[in-house]
Amino acid sequence: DEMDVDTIWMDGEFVDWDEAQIHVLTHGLHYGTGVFEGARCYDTENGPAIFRWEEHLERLFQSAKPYEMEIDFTVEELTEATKALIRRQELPSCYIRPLAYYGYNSLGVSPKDCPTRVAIAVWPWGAYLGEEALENGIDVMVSSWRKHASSQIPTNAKTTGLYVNSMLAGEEARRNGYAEAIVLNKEGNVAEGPGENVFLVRDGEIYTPGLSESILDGITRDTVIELAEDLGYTVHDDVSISRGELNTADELFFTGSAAEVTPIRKVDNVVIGDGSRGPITGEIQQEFFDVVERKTDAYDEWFEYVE
Ligand SMILES: Cc1[nH+]cc(COP(=O)(O)O)c(CN[C@@H](CCC(=O)O)C(=O)O)c1O
Repeated sequence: DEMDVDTIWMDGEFVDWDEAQIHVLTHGLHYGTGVFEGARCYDTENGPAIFRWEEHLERLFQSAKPYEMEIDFTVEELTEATKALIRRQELPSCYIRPLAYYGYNSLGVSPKDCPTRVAIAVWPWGAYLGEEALENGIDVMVSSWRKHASSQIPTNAKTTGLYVNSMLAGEEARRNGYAEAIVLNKEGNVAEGPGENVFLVRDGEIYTPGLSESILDGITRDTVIELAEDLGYTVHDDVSISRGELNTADELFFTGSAAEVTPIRKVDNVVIGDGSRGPITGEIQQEFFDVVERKTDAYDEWFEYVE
């Protein structure tokens, strides 16, 4: 296949890419009843290593809980399967997509007698929003679609069905010539991107919406908070950010396993700062990449070496 990957792990078996099929009456396909993760394996100075794998797997199991979904594999089994999958593909770096979902038995909203199935796929994935986005930043628009409230669907459970909201917001942005959306919550404050958390810099201090703002508790968000504090910055990680604060920000950036640290240079064509990657954004981005490429020995506990 075009992604130069030939194997997927499904329910304990390594399956050829083209045989990795499921029944069309799979519960998760009809009702969005799946939970998933997105993690990166980096080609570090000491060989391929998965970044914060423990936290990603922990979140997968946490995400399954609201749906009473029983994942029948242990953390160790899923870790061994993932490492074996990466070794088989001989990929120095890759994106890792674990997925657990209600499978095929009967339909109806209740998944009562549907099996829980688990799959893990890996593939090469470069800069999520484009290579030059990391350096030059991107233009975003504030979506007309609001984020679902955490009282309506547990926004901290990385649920497949939630991503129709992400798709609606992201496609609206791209249809209008922007690279990505920023999504407000039902209170009209900043929540996050369709697939990213949002950070704001003002007067040398860093802000990011708190977990009660209907956002995903991002692992890269957590990483960036720790790196920024270790760099000596004050980080306010439990605030509400109003829509207007996006325009008066000195700097804005997205974080995510796929997005990594992506500067935002315009919001609805309002220039942020001087319209390029902000200086503090650049410093944090550089530190992030130094850490994930293991150009520093610090934070070694964040790495699960594949070999
Ligand atoms: C809604 C949302 N918010 C925040 C984040 C950042 O979370 P974290 O990766 O733990 O720092 C992600 C990850 N989005 C994943 C899926 C992207 C996709 O296109 O699919 C990702 O970055 O892998 C989200 O989907």
